[in-house]
Amino acid sequence: SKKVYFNNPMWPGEAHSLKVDKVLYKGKSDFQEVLVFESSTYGKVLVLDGIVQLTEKDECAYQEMIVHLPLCSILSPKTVLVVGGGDGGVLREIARHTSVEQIDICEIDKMVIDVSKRFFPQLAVGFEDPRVHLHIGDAADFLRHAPKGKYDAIIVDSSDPVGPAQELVEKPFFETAARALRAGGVLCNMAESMWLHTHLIQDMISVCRETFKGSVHYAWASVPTYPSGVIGFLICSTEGPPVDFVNPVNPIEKLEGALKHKRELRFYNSEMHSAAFALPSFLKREVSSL
Ligand SMILES: NCCCN[C@H]1CC[C@H](NCCCN)CC1
Repeated sequence: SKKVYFNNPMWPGEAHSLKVDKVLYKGKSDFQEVLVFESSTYGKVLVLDGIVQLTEKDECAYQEMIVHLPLCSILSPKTVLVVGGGDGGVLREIARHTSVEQIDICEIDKMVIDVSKRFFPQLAVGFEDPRVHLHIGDAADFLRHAPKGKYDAIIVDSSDPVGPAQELVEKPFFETAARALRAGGVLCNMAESMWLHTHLIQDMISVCRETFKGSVHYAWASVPTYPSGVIGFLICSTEGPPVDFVNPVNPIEKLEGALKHKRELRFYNSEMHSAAFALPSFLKREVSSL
């Protein structure tokens, strides 16, 4: 019935619909239901447990921003960890950074990787980079065993905190991430919508301010196929010696210049980078310390 579409606890009372031309895949992994369909106006769409994860048309906004906001905030990142990211889009973006030498990725659901390789080759291309080391499993567990201070950057490309990604917004996870980052390292994680989740954003920022002694910044981007049409990012840095200059707001790495990648950037550039940190007044009022 119609009302079933308005019951998602993450955005009660609203629904977003895309015209389906053809269902391409339906499966159920140990963690979630996986659906791929051909939409009539946004290309192919990946859906997990009924929530749109990405569409071919607008995935560039999310994947480019969640990667280049952190990686352009520090000087020549070398070791990067991706939490989640099983569709490969984030790996594709990290590969643009020639300073990066090692990319670890920890994805809990192998079905997401297999489905992306089959239906989204322009995202799964990220897995072909020789610097990528794939781990299938629970990222919190992976991080607990990671050497202290191993990573320059950690990117948490997660689904919403209902289901397998629940623990990725809780304090113990942020603490293990902070321990695995080097001094002056940076974490970037998906931080929901300013229109829908200011309480969740407030909670995440409070936890991050206690856990990351460097800086904590909120940024956002337009993603038309996510509820409310925007998605946020939380960029946190550990305290580093002055030499490891971290500047999330005015990028110190100009990616466009370094761009020798065969596939052009479609969304990110340095103006969009800085603009992403400009916040509406209601958000600054509702979320203290922004
Ligand atoms: N590599 C793409 C992964 C996508 N991450 C998440 C997919 C679900 C999405 N819900 C949007 C909720 C908006 N409030 C957040 C990003």
